Amino acid sequence: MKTLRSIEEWRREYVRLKEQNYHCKIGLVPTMGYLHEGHLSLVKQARVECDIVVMSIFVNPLQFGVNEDFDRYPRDLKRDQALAAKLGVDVLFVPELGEMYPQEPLTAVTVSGITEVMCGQSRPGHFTGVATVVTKLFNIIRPDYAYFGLKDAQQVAVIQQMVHDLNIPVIIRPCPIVREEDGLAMSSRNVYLSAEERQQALALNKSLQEGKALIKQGERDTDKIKEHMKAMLLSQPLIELDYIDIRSFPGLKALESLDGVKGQVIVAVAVKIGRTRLIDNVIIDMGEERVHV
Ligand SMILES: Nc1ncnc2c1ncn2[C@@H]1O[C@H](COP(=O)(O)OP(=O)(O)OP(=O)(O)O)[C@@H](O)[C@H]1O
Ligand SMILES: CC(C)(CO)[C@@H](O)C(=O)[O-]
Ligand code: BAL
Repeated sequence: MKTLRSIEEWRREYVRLKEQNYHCKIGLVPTMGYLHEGHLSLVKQARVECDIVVMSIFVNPLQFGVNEDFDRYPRDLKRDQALAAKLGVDVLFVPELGEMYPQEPLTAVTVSGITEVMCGQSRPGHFTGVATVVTKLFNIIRPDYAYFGLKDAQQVAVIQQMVHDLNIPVIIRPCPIVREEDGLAMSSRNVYLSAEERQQALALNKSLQEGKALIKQGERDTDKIKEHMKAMLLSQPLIELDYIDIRSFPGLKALESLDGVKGQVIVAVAVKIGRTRLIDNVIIDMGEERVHV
């Protein structure tokens, strides 16, 4: 596995790869590092359908609010290199801040509407930061495929919309959420949790399972479903609720009732536990009564 630090090094590698095999398929797995099984599942999916797998590691300041955890976000390049190499990543692209942003950018990519709800409401500017850096990564790496986890389902919706609206020539592959054995969605931020916080964090998935069960039993009033979920979450004293939301997916339209809804619906939660913000969701296919977790 090669670790490349500069855009120029990747450009040379790209030319070399295309000279060897013009038709080689390049897959990109964008991450902020501190890898876990969730990230690795994206690499496994990329390995299946791409000749070359590039993983980027870049903690993007543009997507963090002023009071968020940019400075303390976990970083461990040596550990990430070992994990990525073991899994068969071909190129680890790890640009420094100055490589991605030699000066303050005057250009940003903003997707409207679907970025103004859920995490977009709690983290103003977050999705513009994400869309801008992902556009830069697409322009730098020029992947045929890019892999994103559905733990960040709103991010998937935003990127798919952006790729569609701007005719970006890349195929987006959304990948299922990977969970710990006890149901907690894997996240780099789980390392922030104390043992007690970690235990109470199980309420996220439990509340989503409760919401899903109510829908399967025929409950169609989204306020009632949210009330049940809220009670479960707030039974944990360390949990502070950010939001519980039930919307169409990927359009993220508000739904008061699920009556007559045929497409996919997302049930999403965001909480703070101590200083740590965690998100999780479940996507339910109402048409076929298929449930993706
Ligand atoms: N548990 C998971 N299952 C599947 N994909 C995941 C999981 N966790 C993260 N990913 C995906 O990995 C990619 C990189 O995410 P990122 O590096 O931000 O990791 P993270 O664990 O989500 O970190 P954070 O704690 O910041 O949310 C994203 O597409 C994200 O959705
Ligand atoms: C897609 C991403 C790498 C952009 O910084 C980030 O938002 C993430 O890790 O999900
Ligand atoms: N995985 C989403 C990146 C963020 O929380 O900033």
